[in-house]
Amino acid sequence: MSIKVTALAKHFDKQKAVDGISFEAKPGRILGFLGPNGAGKSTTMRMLTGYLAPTSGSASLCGYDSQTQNLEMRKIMGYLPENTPLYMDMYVKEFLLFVANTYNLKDAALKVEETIKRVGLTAEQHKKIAMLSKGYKQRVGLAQAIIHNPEVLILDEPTSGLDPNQLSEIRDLIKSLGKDKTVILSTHIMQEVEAICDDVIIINMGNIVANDSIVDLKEKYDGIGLEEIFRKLTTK
Ligand SMILES: Nc1ncnc2c1ncn2[C@@H]1O[C@H](COP(=O)(O)OP(=O)(O)OP(=O)(O)O)[C@@H](O)[C@H]1O
Repeated sequence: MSIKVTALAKHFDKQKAVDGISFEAKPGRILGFLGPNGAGKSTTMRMLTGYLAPTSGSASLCGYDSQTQNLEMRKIMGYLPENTPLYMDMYVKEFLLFVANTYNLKDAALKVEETIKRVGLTAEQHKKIAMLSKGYKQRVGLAQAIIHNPEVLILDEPTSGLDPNQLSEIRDLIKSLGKDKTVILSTHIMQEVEAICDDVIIINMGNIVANDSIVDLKEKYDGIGLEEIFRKLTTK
């Protein structure tokens, strides 16, 4: 398994943001991570990537523990956080070269060029990041997540703020990345899950309430739409 999560929990004082969840994800499949606002999605992703220490439990990516083997793990993982931290004063190309160099990539300049093309930033590559529209900033975030060709991609709301054209391009990109990588992405857009995900996990108040392939989940609920299933499982 390239993502393995075991009894993972995060408590903020008395609040159980993530309440002991376990799940796995396989290469070549895209896993949609869904849940209402405040359900614990970003907190889970931050623990998966080692940016937040769990209260208990563990997470590993390709066998590397997110806490004890974090440096090794970061080499095989790409992460797009919810609010992508970008260096606004840097130029797109300069920033991506900086990221490529932090991974010690061979042919860094070439990797930057290829990645710029792949995420559709060619026309914007000479601009300062601060000057980019929200959608293009999001593309820079995706570019920094994939530049080192990671085996596992963790994307926190990768398409938020994109217009319909950009949405479709970025979904196609994620779909193609998912062919040989393990991808987990959080989103609030059900059509997105139906369009690009193979599997789905629904989390509610820190607990997993569904973990299935989309096909099987729909079958279990007599073919009703994902949105309705989501509402059934996350409202009382
Ligand atoms: N650093 C923190 N300190 C205290 N509480 C926190 C902290 N980070 C998250 N929480 C709380 O944990 C819960 C889960 O938050 P999280 O951001 O993981 O939800 P989410 O599912 O990603 O929500 P959204 O869909 O709105 O992005 C929320 O109630 C949030 O207020």
